[in-house]
Amino acid sequence: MATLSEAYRDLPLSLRHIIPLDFSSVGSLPDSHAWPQSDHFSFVNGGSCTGSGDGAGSSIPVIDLLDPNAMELIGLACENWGAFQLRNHGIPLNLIEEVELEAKHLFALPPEQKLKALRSPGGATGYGRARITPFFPKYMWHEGFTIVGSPSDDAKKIWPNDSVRFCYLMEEYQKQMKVLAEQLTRIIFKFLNIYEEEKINWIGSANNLEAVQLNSYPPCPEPNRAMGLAPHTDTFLLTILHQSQTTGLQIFKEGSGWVPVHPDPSALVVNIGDLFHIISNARFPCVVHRVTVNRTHQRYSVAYFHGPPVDYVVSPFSTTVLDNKSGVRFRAVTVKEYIAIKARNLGEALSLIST
Ligand SMILES: C=C1C[C@]23C[C@@]1(O)CC[C@H]2[C@@]12CCC[C@@](C)(C(=O)O1)[C@H]2[C@@H]3C(=O)O
Ligand SMILES: O=C(O)CCC(=O)C(=O)O
Ligand SMILES: [Fe+2]
Repeated sequence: MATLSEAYRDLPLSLRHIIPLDFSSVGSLPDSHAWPQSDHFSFVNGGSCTGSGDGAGSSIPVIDLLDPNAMELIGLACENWGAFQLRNHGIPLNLIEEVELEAKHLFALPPEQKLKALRSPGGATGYGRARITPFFPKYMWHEGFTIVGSPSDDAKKIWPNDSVRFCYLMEEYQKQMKVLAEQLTRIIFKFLNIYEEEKINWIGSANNLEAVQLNSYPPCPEPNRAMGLAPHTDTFLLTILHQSQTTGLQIFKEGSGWVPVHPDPSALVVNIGDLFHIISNARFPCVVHRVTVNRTHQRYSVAYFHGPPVDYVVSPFSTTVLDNKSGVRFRAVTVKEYIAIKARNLGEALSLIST
């Protein structure tokens, strides 16, 4: 069974696209990080998803997982927004807080210590810039730490004698998030009337694709000219995100523009990734989102990505095709193949597998 790390091995990045800025040593915004004032959005999806407005007055639905109508509410949120905030999700709030604290400790370290765990050019894990970096003309005001399975190898490079707690918490977080992601996947499949055994038997498999991304957005001297995380869609099936109390996440909605996702300490943000967009035959939108930064507060987030095993073949399910008058919208691809297409083409990936 191929792994996520193997999927990225043939797609090496250059070191300048991996090594983050030393944010502690800059007093003003370097030109390398100063974004053009307009057109932030046109860098993705070939500029085809345009829109206006600042999303004032609208916000993604907040859903209680214990609500008797949770399936219907989640399904409708996926259709209308591709995202929602989830309350009563079952993940202990103290675990979330502890994971956020570990992220804060990690990113507060001096650069030379974080760089010991720098992601390698063909690697999937460790410290570095976001993978999407090479697709944009400017660098993002962001640093990340990616975990796939046990973070032990990377954590030991940073804390040779003191990585046990970090590893325990990250592994526990992944375990609990996997259960929630699988529960949400079953709920959404049910909403889409997908019951065929061979289509759903991967749910719960030990080989499912999963990763945790710790994100940090330091305070920025010129926030209006900088970009925390550039507009992108997440690649896998579902992303479950914890955001700290500092605002910044925005979702693009046709007709409304950029809609802020307000931090809610009791909720997790769930968003549809490209693979669910494909499986739903585009009934669920692929959610373009970005992160803005601010002058005074450091933002942290913890994203958990979940999807089928990398060898799994993804295609629009028959029930979703019947619901859609335009027929089958995407050809079948393995998850590994889609990851490679996305890594080479970013926002064009979906149109490259369109029928
Ligand atoms: C599992 C993964 C999804 C991700 C690529 C990665 O291998 C680990 C980091 C993830 C992340 C986080 C920031 C935004 C994003 C687009 C990126 O550049 O790295 C996502 C990737 C993704 O969804 O493709
Ligand atoms: O920091 C955030 O709110 C968003 C992070 C994100 O989009 C990602 O990790 O893919
Ligand atoms: Fe994302």
